[in-house]
Amino acid sequence: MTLPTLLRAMPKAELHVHIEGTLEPELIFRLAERNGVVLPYASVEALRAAYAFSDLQSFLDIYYAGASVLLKEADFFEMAWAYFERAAADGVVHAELFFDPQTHTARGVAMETVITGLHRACQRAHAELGISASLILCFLRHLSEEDAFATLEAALPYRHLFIGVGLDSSERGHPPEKFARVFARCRELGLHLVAHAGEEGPAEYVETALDLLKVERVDHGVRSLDKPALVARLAAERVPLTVCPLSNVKLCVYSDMAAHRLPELLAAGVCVTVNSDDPAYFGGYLLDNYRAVFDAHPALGRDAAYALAANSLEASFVPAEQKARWKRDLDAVFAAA
Ligand SMILES: Nc1ncnc2[nH]cnc12
Ligand SMILES: [Zn+2]
Repeated sequence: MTLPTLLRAMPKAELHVHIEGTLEPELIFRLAERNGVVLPYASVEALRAAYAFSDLQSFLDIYYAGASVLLKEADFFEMAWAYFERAAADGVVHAELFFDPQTHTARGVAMETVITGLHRACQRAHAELGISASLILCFLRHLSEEDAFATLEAALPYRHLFIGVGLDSSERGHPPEKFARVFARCRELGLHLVAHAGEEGPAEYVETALDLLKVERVDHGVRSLDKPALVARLAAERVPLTVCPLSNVKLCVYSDMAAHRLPELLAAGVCVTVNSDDPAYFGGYLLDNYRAVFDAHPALGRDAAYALAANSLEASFVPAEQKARWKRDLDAVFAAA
């Protein structure tokens, strides 16, 4: 089996994908028309042409504008279902989807509409595609602690429909400690905890996400490389990093894929995983991310492919027995390859 074929065939989990970041321009235009939303772009082509980002904020401005077409439960369902069909084609067996409720509730969309639409797509993905899927509610860090608490309160009637909380949006100037009390409450509620840290922000944000928010995984975390002692800690404590290679290049964290430092993290023994972040905006879904990394780093071979897939299964929030089953499937694929 060639390496590109192996990358597709190996069972993998996707642990860092913002479902609003899977909205393709064609679907944005279709939903805009259906819902009577006026977009500041004349066509699909004009919108796509605007996808040239200089940093995280320049992307977020367009990402939130795109999400404004989502109004009805069916819109959330369609968006997530389209993602699952692509994920299945990429060999994804498990996905943990981030969603940003504040982006929607601020426009008058009910929490119930958002969560039930996404949940129905998760159920159908399991039934028809064999993908297990769960939801992680993200707080927008550019908004206040008070807003995050109100969002948590509004989501509690649907507590059984999401497994954890995360922290995303503009990183610089919004350190993890701003949300320490919200995360402490979520911890009491038994929710899994993750946070974006060390994407654009400093390595110290990774440390405070671990020490103050008590997150179980760090989203991105690539700036940890600025602090060798932190990389050693991540490896020793087996804290997973959900790295998003195409995102990092599109948002100018690295100048190109050859400059991406994922191989160093892997070599240091960190539990690195590969993810797509916002695939409709960054030029590729999960398999595109794997292939881009392996194309740009020819020193990475089958061992690295195995490690990345195994890490993604290990880092997922599923019961140990399920992880063990997928690990056996992974071993079988490599034995036959
Ligand atoms: N890469 C990213 N970083 C922070 N917030 C996000 N929201 C969607 N994608 C994001
Ligand atoms: Zn992200």
